[in-house]
This record gives sequence, C-alpha cells and structure tokens, in this order.
Amino acid sequence: MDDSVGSPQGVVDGAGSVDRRVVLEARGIVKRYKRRRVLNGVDLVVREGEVAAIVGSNGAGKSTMLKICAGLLSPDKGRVMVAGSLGYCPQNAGVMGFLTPEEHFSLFGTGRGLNFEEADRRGRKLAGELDWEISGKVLVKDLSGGVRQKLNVVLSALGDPDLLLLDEPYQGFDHGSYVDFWRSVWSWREAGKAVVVVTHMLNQLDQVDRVLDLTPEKGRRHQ
Ligand SMILES: Nc1ncnc2c1ncn2[C@@H]1O[C@H](COP(=O)(O)OP(=O)(O)OP(=O)(O)O)[C@@H](O)[C@H]1O
Repeated sequence: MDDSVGSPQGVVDGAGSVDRRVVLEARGIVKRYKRRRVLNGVDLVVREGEVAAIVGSNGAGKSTMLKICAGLLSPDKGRVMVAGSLGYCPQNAGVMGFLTPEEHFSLFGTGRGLNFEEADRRGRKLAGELDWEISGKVLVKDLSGGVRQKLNVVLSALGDPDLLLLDEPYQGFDHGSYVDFWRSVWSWREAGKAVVVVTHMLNQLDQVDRVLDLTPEKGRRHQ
C-alpha cells in the first residue's frame, strides 16, 4: 500500500528576500522507500544569510530530505541546486575513534583545502564557540557522546561552507552548549551563510527564517 503524504509540501521565497542569492534550491522532491512515499513534492529554497528549520514527526522524512539536499541520496523526482560549498553534519557522528580531534581537523581541513595550521586554528575556534576547550591528546573514542557530537558539528563547518546542513546536531549537548550552538548558527547567518537545521526543538522556530514542516497531515506551506 502506498501511504503517501497528501499534498505537495514545502517552503519557497517570501516577500523581501528575493535580492539575496539562492544557495539551496530543492524543487518537487519525491522519495519512496519501496512503495512507501516519504516525500511528496517537497520544495525548499534557502538564500544566503538565512536559517531554515526542517521539522516533523518521527519518520516524516527530515533526514531523508537533508541527505537529498547534501547529494547523498537521489530523489525519485525533483531537482536540487546548491550554489557554492556544502558542509553536512549527519545525525550519527561520522568520526573515527582511533584519531584525536586535532587529527580530524587535519584530515577534514586538508580535504577542504586548508593547511594544517589553518585547519587546527579553525577547528579550535569552532570548538571554543561550542564551549569545548581542546587540551591534551585524547582519542575520540574516549570523548563523551556530547563532545563527540560537537566534533561532528565542527567538522561540518571547518571548510567555511556556503551551505550548512545539520541533522539534529546538538544531541547530547548540555544546556549551555545548546545555547552556544544556536549562537553559532546566528553568527553563520550574520556571515551570510545559508543554514538548514533538522530539529525537534520547536522553541527556536520563531527565530528562524523558514520552517519546512514534513509532518504528513500538515503538508503545507508555513512561510
Ligand atoms: N534506507 C531506507 N530504507 C527503507 N526505509 C527507510 C530508509 N531510510 C529511512 N527509511 C524510512 O523512511 C522514513 C523517513 O525516515 P527519516 O529518517 O528521513 O525520518 P526522520 O523524519 O528524519 O525521522 P526521525 O525524526 O525519527 O529522525 C522512516 O519511516 C524510515 O523508517
């Protein structure tokens, strides 16, 4: 049985935003897993200096949508355009337990075209902004879950991407770090980045520029 989600979903441009450069444009995204349609014609347009939140019930397709935007999954229908560089923070930390955080900065930073010093400086700066002071040589497997997740966030932002795609990035953060995380998001927005955050924390939604609600029975535009 095809338990598809009713009408097309999505958020597109509102008034007053058209003078900014579009960084992410996803149009008409349809995705099925076998016969189950998870995304039914979803639109999402995010411009520079904007933060979009993707919300919805468990299983609504939030991570699927983000992976499609990141180019990690192909949609069955629709198209995605990304203008510029992209950083992706997966829900489950894609980090290596047998390396230190600094080694991650070198590995991911050089992959982004930074030299070792720049990668280290930028990694430590981003970590500091999340209330994480790096000291000593600690293997990632010996970090707490929350700190491992901070590393995950830092790595996604290390190359100073134009578009940041963050999938429930603050899991395991204590309250102060959670507040710091949103401060980082606002500073990325100030710097002209486009940011998309998958979130269950609805108390932040009045501070974001766009909300894409994938809850099946909603399936409608919010902004
Ligand atoms: N590779 C896959 N094969 C089959 N079904 C999948 C696959 N990946 C996800 N699904 C299903 O698609 C639906 C959407 O999954 P997705 O992870 O995108 O939801 P979500 O909104 O991010 O959920 P949550 O809030 O629980 O993280 C779920 O029912 C999930 O079980």
